[in-house]
Amino acid sequence: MKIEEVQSQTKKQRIATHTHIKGLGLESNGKAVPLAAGFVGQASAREASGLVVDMIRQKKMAGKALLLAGPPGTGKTALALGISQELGSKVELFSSRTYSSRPRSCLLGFGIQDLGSAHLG
Ligand SMILES: Nc1ncnc2c1ncn2[C@@H]1O[C@H](COP(=O)(O)OP(=O)(O)OP(=O)(O)O)[C@@H](O)[C@H]1O
Repeated sequence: MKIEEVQSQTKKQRIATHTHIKGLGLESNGKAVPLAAGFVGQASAREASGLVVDMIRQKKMAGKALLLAGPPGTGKTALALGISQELGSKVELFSSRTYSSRPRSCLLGFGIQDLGSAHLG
């Protein structure tokens, strides 16, 4: 009998629920378009996330962390994914459910790779 490693589907399943998220849906002045890039509403959170994207691009987030907190299903993962998509393809996204035993919905972290010394989460 051949024994093969079973690949986890968790990450794929987590990302699959966010395929409609294509970015943060912000105008060039940083204001959130009400319905854009898959996002509806959450203007303040999206605009704040846009500031984070700007800070990361300016390498002002190195050594700092971003904590997204809120009840389940309120868009924390979607925002992190939107941020990662605004930054490009060299961003690794992971959630606390992957790395900690804390109850879900408490923490969400994401790491930045290949952006110099910038590292979040
Ligand atoms: N403002 C929004 N516009 C469009 N889709 C959204 C928005 N907020 C959340 N969603 C979608 O709703 C679903 C639940 O959101 P998400 O998983 O990001 O919440 P969460 O806060 O990370 O939840 P949990 O704490 O359970 O992990 C996802 O499919 C997400 O893409």
